[in-house]
Amino acid sequence: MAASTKAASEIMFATGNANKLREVVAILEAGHPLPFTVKAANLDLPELQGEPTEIAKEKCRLAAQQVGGAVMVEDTSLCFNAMGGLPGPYIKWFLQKLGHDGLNRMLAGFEDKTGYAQCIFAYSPGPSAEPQVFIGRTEGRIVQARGQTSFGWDPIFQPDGYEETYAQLDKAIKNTISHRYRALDKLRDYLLNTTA
Ligand SMILES: O=c1[nH]c(=O)c2ncn([C@@H]3O[C@H](COP(=O)(O)OP(=O)(O)OP(=O)(O)O)[C@@H](O)[C@H]3O)c2[nH]1
Ligand SMILES: [Mg+2]
Repeated sequence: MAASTKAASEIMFATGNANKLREVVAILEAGHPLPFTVKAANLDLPELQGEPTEIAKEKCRLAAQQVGGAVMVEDTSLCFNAMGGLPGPYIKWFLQKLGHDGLNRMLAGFEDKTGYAQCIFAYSPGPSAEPQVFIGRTEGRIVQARGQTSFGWDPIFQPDGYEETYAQLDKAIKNTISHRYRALDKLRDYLLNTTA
């Protein structure tokens, strides 16, 4: 078979979030390789308002233009079922303004404390291509904060099937059940199939 012309040898992962980068590197190192070298690009990209897939795609288009080559980005949502999926992609600002306790209080008037963490990776081979999106979701519930506070809302998200919050779980466990792991797994399959 002729060598693929689609394959880039390197993908830039564009994010301004060091914790995301650490998890992506750990997931890839734990036997989950991509057929590319992944390099970090510390870009703080503007984010559209709207549907999570559109936010991720637009972020990816902007990143591809800035990087001028193959790029991946991800956008993460924390969604409360009682609130129709909000705060969703706006969780960063809700967390910043309200903190863990405030996020719990948002659900005080609702019986239903369930929710899900969602990660959408968007990948583009270059500035002129339409980004592809890969969605990973982990179901769980919103609880009072427990565990280390080094990463965002990890202390208030307890995944289904576990007694611990994301923040209490060993990183190696989080990285096999997380929204991020599940989305990255789909991106990996796509890249393996399109560049083989
Ligand atoms: O406890 C957490 N566990 C996680 O697994 C996780 N993944 C993302 N986040 C936070 O959720 C918001 C998403 O916003 P977000 O996707 O726009 O990220 P960001 O702006 O920080 O980085 P980026 O957009 O440059 O990649 C930001 O506050 C992130 O810190 C997480 N918090
Ligand atoms: Mg962001």
